[in-house]
Amino acid sequence: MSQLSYKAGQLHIESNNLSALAEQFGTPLYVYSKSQILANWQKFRAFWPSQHKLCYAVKANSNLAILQLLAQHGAWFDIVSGGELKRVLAAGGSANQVVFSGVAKSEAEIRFALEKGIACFNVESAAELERIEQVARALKTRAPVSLRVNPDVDAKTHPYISTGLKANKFGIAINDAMAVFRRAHTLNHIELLGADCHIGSQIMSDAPFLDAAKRMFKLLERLQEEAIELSHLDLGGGFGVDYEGHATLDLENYLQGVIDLAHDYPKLTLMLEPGRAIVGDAGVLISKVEYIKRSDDKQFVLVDAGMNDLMRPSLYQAWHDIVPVRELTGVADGIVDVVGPVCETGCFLGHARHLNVNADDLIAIKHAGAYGFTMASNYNTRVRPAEVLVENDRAWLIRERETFDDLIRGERLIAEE
Ligand SMILES: Cc1ncc(COP(=O)(O)O)c(C=O)c1O
Ligand SMILES: N[C@@H](CCCC[NH3+])C(=O)O
Repeated sequence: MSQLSYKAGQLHIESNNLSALAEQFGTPLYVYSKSQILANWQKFRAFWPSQHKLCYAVKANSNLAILQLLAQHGAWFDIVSGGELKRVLAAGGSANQVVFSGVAKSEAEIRFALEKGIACFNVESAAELERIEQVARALKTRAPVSLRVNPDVDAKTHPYISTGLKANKFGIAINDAMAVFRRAHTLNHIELLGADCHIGSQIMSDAPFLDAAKRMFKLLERLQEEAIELSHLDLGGGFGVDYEGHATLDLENYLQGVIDLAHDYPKLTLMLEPGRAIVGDAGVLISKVEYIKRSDDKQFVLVDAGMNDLMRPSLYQAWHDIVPVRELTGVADGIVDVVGPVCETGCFLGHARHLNVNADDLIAIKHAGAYGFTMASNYNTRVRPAEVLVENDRAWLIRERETFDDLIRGERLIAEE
């Protein structure tokens, strides 16, 4: 992230000293750069003509202040639950700029979204289409829908975050799609607006994206032959972030490729659903070293952030760069495992790292802005971290650290008989 740099031997984010933020707000602490989020947003906007929509994928980072910031910059939103819709509304966004994805939408979520005036449901199965028709009929309205097609394309990413293969649970298999589009076209309470796909996350090459896009345009052609006209095509998110510092996705090439494919559809609105690419490199997780443990052939750096705070290393063996907050002079000699306090062998932040730190030092885990806090849990009865947004030398606390009372809220002791 270009907003992270050492000044006078101390790591800063924008003009904020991370040691000072840790002192003020405690650790573990998520810190996000407002300028970096906006720069990432503008990068998409620059390559994406203004008639086309950008729907920020709320699941990547759903803090209200971040949603508010993006809403103020014209974002639409991609959500996957009624809860995420409530977040968008609480942040000042409007439902008529929200698309609703997700494979198992409940009846209550569909009703809520319709009542709020959702822009579009991204329908993931024939059965869901029927349910939406029923709920819309009961509400005496028509539900705006797009059908999510599973294009059967290998996104070449971690298997847990690949979504566009026919073995994955997402979307309507491309071979079944025509039949479901025909059905949607005939239903009285369905307003068929579009088609969508999303082939996976953390994708580093434009080839699978373009492959999926071509399949979707082929489908549009077939629909047109049957006089089924769509007003939008949503090609999802999945744009990879350069965690390891050696490969970047050629975003411009991909977006230009899509715009070229859409050349014969001047009235078609295109949509994208970027999540990670907007916030991933805008965040760091600051953690304090509690202890160093050395044995014959092993050195552990035991820190106060664990898998409950940042789950990606444990869940996907994801690699995040880890750097000391106090700048080191000289080369780190030892190789260490950076591990957290949770009682799981799989609770680690990085294995086999060159890192010279001592107890009470601070470390920064980079690229933690996406799928960091949103995947955090209270496992081991650990409170979730605070979140801070910075810009230049300003810092706003945008989420307080949880307290023990937050954790036990709603729990009940059994009354004595
Ligand atoms: C339907 C949908 N859209 C958008 C996204 C955002 O993905 P990313 O954060 O990889 O851009 C996801 C998550 O993979 C998703 O499932
Ligand atoms: N949680 C994943 C991304 C999943 C995207 C949701 N479909 C990650 O941290 O990389």
